[in-house]
Amino acid sequence: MAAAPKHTPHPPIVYSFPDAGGLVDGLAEFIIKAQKDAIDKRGRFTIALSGGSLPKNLQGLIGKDGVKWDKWQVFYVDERAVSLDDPDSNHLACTQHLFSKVPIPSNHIHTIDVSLLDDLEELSDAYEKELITEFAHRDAARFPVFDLILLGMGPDGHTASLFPGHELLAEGDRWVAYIEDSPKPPLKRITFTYPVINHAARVAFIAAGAEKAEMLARIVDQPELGLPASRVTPAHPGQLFWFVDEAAASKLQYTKTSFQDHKL
Ligand SMILES: O=C1O[C@H](COP(=O)(O)O)[C@@H](O)[C@H](O)[C@H]1O
Repeated sequence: MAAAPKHTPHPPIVYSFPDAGGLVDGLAEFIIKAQKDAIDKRGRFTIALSGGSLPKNLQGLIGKDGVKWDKWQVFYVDERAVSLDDPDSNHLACTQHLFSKVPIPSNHIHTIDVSLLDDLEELSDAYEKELITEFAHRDAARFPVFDLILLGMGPDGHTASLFPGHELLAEGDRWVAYIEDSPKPPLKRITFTYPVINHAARVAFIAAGAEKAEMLARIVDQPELGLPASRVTPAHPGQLFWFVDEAAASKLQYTKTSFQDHKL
């Protein structure tokens, strides 16, 4: 059974931007603020990134003042069981769009152990251990508390590698799980589970483009449908944000908040 959040979640905050460029700039500002809060409190910034359309939306961070790259510890919310230079690798996408262009120490980017690609159980266990090394000796919590997790939303409502109707939606114990029958290629992947995602201090979805409009309305306006992205409900004091452009938000009823007027 999936572990239920201990406290009632805050309602999501939806930031809508006129276009993709505004979204990229707003997202960079938001990440830098989350980074500052985390470094002020604990001297480091733990962030988990998705693949898909997310990496290209991180380009607003390139050359930006105030980014303390040496304080970042980066994990992947999900990763495809492929080599790190495979076109399907989420790490490759993040490297091409961001990490190859900024001074982040390479040992602060936690990739999968590609020597274990033939055994998904070992691959996911090893990634879970990587998380334990980073978090368990510092935080007493049962699950890691990321400062920020960035997610995408697929056209079927999936997020990370948590797909509609899949048994992994009910995983409430493991930090990292594996899937061998992903409905979206490639078949084999590892993924953070809901307890990890829902323990983060901040979780932000990024969704842009008209092709996301219908599913975005279902996820945000009809959480009772229980689609995978709707199950992201960070427990108090965590907060869920959506960064969307007007095209993606065109069918959404939910109240939007102005990013500029809202105090982060
Ligand atoms: O397969 C994946 O898909 C989701 C959503 O991708 P998007 O291209 O529709 O944004 C992504 O968040 C996840 O990391 C990836 O492995």
